[in-house]
Amino acid sequence: MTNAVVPNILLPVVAAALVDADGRVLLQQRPADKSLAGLWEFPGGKVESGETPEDALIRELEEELGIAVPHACLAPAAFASAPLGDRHLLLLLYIARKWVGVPRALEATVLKWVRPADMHALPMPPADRPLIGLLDALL
Ligand SMILES: Nc1nc2c([nH]c(=O)n2[C@@H]2O[C@H](COP(=O)(O)OP(=O)(O)OP(=O)(O)O)[C@@H](O)[C@H]2O)c(=O)[nH]1
Repeated sequence: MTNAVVPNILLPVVAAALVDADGRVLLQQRPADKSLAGLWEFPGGKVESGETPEDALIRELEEELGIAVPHACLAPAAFASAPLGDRHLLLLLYIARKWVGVPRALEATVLKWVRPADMHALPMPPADRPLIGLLDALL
């Protein structure tokens, strides 16, 4: 057996289903200048080197929405695994029901509160499709 260096093809991404009192989930629309432009996604982003998934998600939610989510309010919920370009996306989805502040679209085009059952009709990244039913069952 050789010790060849295996390229890291896994792309770890964290995302949040922020759930309001009516059981709706916050989605954001990806801007025109990004990959998968115009698609509706869960707020979140890539886990940077040296970060835990939870630290990365707390940072992304602050950058993208201007809200503070306490670590204890992030509940692991589901994951998705799908090819993404020359890498392989591993998307970790957390549920949060409590946060501080009012979410604003600081990076996305627009925000929208959506029931899981209504997400089937929205254009979302292919990796997110299996998460819709899982979310519907969990909420
Ligand atoms: N935040 C988020 N990212 C998702 C979702 N589904 C999905 O495939 N992704 C992918 O996961 C990656 C997240 O990266 P990012 O949000 O930090 O970075 P980015 O938009 O600048 O990505 P880019 O470099 O592809 O343009 C993107 O490639 C994005 O397309 C989702 O529901 N939420």
